[in-house]
Amino acid sequence: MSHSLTLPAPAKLNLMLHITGRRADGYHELQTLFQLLDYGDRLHFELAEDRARGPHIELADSAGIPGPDNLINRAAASLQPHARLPVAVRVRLDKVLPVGGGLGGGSSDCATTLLALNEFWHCGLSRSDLVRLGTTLGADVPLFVRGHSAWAEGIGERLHPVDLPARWFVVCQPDSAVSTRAVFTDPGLTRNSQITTIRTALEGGGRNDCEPVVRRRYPEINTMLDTLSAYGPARLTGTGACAYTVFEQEGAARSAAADLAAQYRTFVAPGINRSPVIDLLPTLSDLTAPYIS
Ligand SMILES: C[C@](O)(CO)[C@H](O)COP(=O)(O)OP(=O)(O)OC[C@H]1O[C@@H](n2ccc(N)nc2=O)[C@H](O)[C@@H]1O
Ligand SMILES: Nc1ncnc2c1ncn2[C@@H]1O[C@H](COP(=O)(O)OP(=O)(O)OP(=O)(O)O)[C@@H](O)[C@H]1O
Repeated sequence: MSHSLTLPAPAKLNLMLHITGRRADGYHELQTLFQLLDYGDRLHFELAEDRARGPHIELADSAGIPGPDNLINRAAASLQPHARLPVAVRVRLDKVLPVGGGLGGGSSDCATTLLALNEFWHCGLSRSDLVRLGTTLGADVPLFVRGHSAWAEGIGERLHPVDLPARWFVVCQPDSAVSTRAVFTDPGLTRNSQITTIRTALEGGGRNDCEPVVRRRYPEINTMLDTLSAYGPARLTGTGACAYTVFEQEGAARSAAADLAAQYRTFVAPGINRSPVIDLLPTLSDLTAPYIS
């Protein structure tokens, strides 16, 4: 039996994002439609018995994100008190998603780690327990722990799963990086959008309220959005920096991506409703069988 395996950490797009208020702690209330993509990071997990040191992880490749800040280490630290099987886990991150791209990469890495370690360490936490832990680590972690495309309210933690039509997305990444905090603290940000409905959002209504601020602060992203618009309706995801356009057919998406790749780092991915990591969870506890005495 192999004691290692690879799990996906998929990306998300925000198909619309309205900001409807601001909480006392400074976080913003929003309404957003999350689309999962069949594209993302990969986390390699390797198990080793190390009863002396107790349950812990060793993050071999942190993609330039310092150890203690890395959401993979933070996920492990939050699960350690619940661990019942003292297995050491070596983790290697194959970072595909741009950091700070608005694709939720850090949150997705965090969620995949929570889901995997809950099995490896026999923590026995329910999905709702993991969502609660995840909420304290990042705004998009609950989405990836639930693992389904969703309508979200609150700061992104009140989730309602939705089934979105099968479509293809072309995503472009500019050279600029966007600071999520800077966008949310910009005085010009719309913070009082009218409450909309899930139905309107599913019918394609809505916009990304962060877009005017990002267009003004980052001229390169303004130009990128205009360039993408030549292929279809273009939109920023999250607070950026990435933007995307959508196609019904794979061929049309690939042909647009071939053009855009001359100017921007570009990828094509189908939308998915269910995260691939969820279907792999039942197989994880098999991996720990050799360590149970
Ligand atoms: C805007 C979204 O991309 C929508 O998917 C996400 O909610 C942002 O998620 P994220 O990058 O994981 O953000 P976090 O690391 O949780 O927050 C970064 C900073 O953005 C601001 N922030 C974030 C989310 C939110 N709903 N309101 C906020 O005001 C806060 O200043 C926070 O300190
Ligand atoms: N494993 C990780 N991968 C990416 N970022 C991480 C990770 N661990 C910690 N971070 C930190 O999280 C922050 C956000 O990274 P991430 O790539 O998730 O942003 P994002 O794609 O803009 O996400 P969102 O759409 O949720 O705003 C960065 O400041 C980064 O330093």
